[in-house]
Amino acid sequence: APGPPSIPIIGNIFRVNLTEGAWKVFTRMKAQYGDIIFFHGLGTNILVLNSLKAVNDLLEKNGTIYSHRPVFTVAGELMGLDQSLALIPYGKEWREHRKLANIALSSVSVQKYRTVQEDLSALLIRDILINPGDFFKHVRLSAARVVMSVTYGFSVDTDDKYITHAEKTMEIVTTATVPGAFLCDFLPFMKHLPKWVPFMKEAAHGKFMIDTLVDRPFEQVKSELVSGTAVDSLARDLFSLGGSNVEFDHRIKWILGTMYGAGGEATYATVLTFIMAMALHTEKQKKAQEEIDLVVGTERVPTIADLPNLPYVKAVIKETMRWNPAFPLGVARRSSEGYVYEGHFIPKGTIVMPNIWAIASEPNSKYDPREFIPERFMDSLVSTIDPAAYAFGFGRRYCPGRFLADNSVSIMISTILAAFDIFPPANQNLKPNFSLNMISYPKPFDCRIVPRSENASRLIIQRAAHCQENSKI
Ligand code: HEM
Repeated sequence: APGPPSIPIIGNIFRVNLTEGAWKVFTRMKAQYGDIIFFHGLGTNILVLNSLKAVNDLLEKNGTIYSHRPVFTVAGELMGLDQSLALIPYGKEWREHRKLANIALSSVSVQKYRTVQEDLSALLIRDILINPGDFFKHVRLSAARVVMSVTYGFSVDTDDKYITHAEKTMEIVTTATVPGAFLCDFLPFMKHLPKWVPFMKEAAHGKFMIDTLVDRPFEQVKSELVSGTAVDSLARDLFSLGGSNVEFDHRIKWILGTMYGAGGEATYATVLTFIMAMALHTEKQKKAQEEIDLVVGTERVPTIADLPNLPYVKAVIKETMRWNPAFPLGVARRSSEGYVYEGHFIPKGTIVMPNIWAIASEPNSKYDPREFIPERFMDSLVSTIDPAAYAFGFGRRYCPGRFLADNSVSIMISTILAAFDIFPPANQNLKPNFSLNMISYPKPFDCRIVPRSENASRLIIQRAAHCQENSKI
């Protein structure tokens, strides 16, 4: 099978130098090994899929075999995350969760959250105006607020205490879900060791944090629903779908908790990537701003309804998701039975990783895949794969939050474009530098974010004041 040469027991997994992001290494290996690359070691088989065709052939067309997730001993079994829609084993319970999530997050259902998304974008630009140096924090908080408001219907004041807790929890979760992050994932018998072993303590702490993340807002929204004070939210929609029994409550509780965990980080990763791209490419930024000025004018900020009339801004958003996709290696799958693909045997239990980075970097005759060029999406002569085909995953487990996420990302980006000029820092070179986690976002960087004009500052303040009059915020 195609893959780097191997040594006994350790196999060939550890031949891969992962300091620059495994997805880049795998993409380079494509020239030598092709669209599918096998790795193995310590009893684990890993298959990397380097093209959209391979991904579609396996994950889409063979969904029955490839819709399972890897077993995460620490994050899943020990911390309890295997109850979440994202990690739950493929089967009956997953199907029940997924059905409810699809209803609550359908393209039609999410339209009712447009106002909340627009209002929170207005608060985001107000916060950036007041304290531009903290843009990182503002974007994170804003993405978290969108998911919190939409999921539970909480107002900003209430949700900040949840958000701080959730951020700490997500840090634990993202480190624990890198396959093999803890030795325990390779050596499952270790989970029976006594609790004083350090990682068991870590796992117990993780479990406590996750339980709190899932339980607290759920209890609050339940009591609001009982007292009749709950506003529009996924929680309200989900409760209206079923009777109240312990099993259904548990399911809803975990679906809601998963939304928060799955939704916030990828959204802010995308918006921060956009800010970095704009600081590096002020000429593209100008072009997008000119389009907004022409279509929306300068007397109001854009709304989600404006987006269909902003083709260049849409191309900037697509290019952001292509240039540095939030999940460069997707979310891994596990095969449930052996399968032969293009003459190669893929054993049962193989961890399958769709290399989204490779798909996004597919070269074509005209545009350098590593350059930020939104125009590639408006070119009728050379076709570029739309990130809609890969950024949100594939087949039966593709991202159920994509419609909500699309609206969040689009409105945050177009509102920022309308309000600010983003420049690189005054006296240093800005170099793109991204985290190597499952969700990839720019490491903290400096840039200058200044209001485009006096008029823009006035508009930002006015628009934010307007949404504070709205009782929801
Ligand atoms: C820009 C933002 C987002 C991106 C790029 C993104 C991307 C992804 C990707 C790549 C997957 C893995 C799919 C697969 O296995 O093929 C996924 C799964 C998932 N996403 Fe998103 N997502 C985003 C926002 C959201 C939001 C806002 C929510 C919820 C409100 C959400 C909820 C989920 C859930 C629950 C799963 C697990 C689905 C399953 O395993 O059946 N995501 N997402």
